[in-house]
Amino acid sequence: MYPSREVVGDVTMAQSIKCVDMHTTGEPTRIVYSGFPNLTGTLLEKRREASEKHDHIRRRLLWEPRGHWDMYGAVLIPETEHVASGNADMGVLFMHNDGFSMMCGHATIALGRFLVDAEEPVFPGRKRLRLNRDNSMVQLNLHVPSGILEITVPILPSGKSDVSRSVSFLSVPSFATGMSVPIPLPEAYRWPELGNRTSVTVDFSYGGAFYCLIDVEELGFPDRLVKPDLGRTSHATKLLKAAINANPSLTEFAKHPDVDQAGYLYSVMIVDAEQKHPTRIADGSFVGEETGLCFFANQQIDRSPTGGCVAARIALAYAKGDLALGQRWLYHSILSKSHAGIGGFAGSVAEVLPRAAKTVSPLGNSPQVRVRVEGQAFYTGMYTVVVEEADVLGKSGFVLNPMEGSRNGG
Ligand SMILES: O=C(O)[C@H]1NCC[C@@H]1O
Repeated sequence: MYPSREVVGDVTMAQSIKCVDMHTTGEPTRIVYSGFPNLTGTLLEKRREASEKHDHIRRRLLWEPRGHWDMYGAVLIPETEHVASGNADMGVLFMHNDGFSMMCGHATIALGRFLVDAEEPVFPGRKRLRLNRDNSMVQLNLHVPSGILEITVPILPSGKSDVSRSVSFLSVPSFATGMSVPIPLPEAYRWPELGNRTSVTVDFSYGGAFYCLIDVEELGFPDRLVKPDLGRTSHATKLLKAAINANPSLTEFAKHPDVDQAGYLYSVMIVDAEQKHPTRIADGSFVGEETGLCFFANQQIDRSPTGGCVAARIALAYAKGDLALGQRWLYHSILSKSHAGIGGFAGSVAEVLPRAAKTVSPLGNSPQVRVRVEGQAFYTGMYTVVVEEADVLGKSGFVLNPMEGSRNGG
């Protein structure tokens, strides 16, 4: 099955990295289950070590010629402090075009299926999987950099994951940090679609990572997200993110009360609350429906409705009083919207946490919620990474795209 030594040339197969590829509403997850260098310390320390010492491997795995600018990956970390204490069954580090992230919902949905299907050497914690025989669902806890996610995976009588039903996860405590916040835009940060305006109004919310949410018309696109111009919306959101990051009075909107490493703006999500679409994701009804276009990391575009941002948007809607405990909203990406609703994520408040004694955000000790996010993921391939010593481009990885020009991974 795997290429022979003769075929791949001077390659040490023993050092090769093994992956399974999946997608969640078109958003890829390259799941690395063996061959990544050993990492030490807590999961957050491992994340730092991966970023400081092994970033070239991230670029090799995700950038061209093996991936592309919008590729996403997850490295399984079977040993973490929460796995050791029994609070989690597996750990993971998430990778995107620009580094290692704190949270990823679409990858969590894919990992739920992958882990239930994986054999014990890949998933040593599988003997602790919790089965609910009444609804044929299995539960496991995943330790991600921003906390612990509780994943529920439907299974078949064979014990394998049931592709016909949605996977769901319970988010880390999620909360809004800013509502209707004016963002001043100095001249260097303005984009053409702003017209004469010198500021925009946005919301901020946390769902394992910090999101800035802006209405599509507020961004300057009156045609909404019907046929979005990806180049122009990317240009606008890049400048908006840069304006926020350059303004010291705005850093408080992306500050976590407990997790320092989460304290940065991960993404700008363009929200179109007007689009209504039929759904094929689930049988239940939805009280609200939105479409979004998510630019995250270095202007990477999420094909999926962005699970972490569903948690952030539900927390925001709950804080605004727009939805009640248990009510489900449906979230589309531009991909699910243009494919008759296939692949939309459902979100609902599963639990309202006791109010923290301390201030959690500029909004005060606003409500923190755990959000249930539902979606479906599919297998697309199995992949063994090999590298030939003589292959300079294949070793480093590179990107070639209209936004970045050509860049070598070094
Ligand atoms: O679903 C999510 O949460 C992720 N998808 C890519 C960007 C986010 O990390």
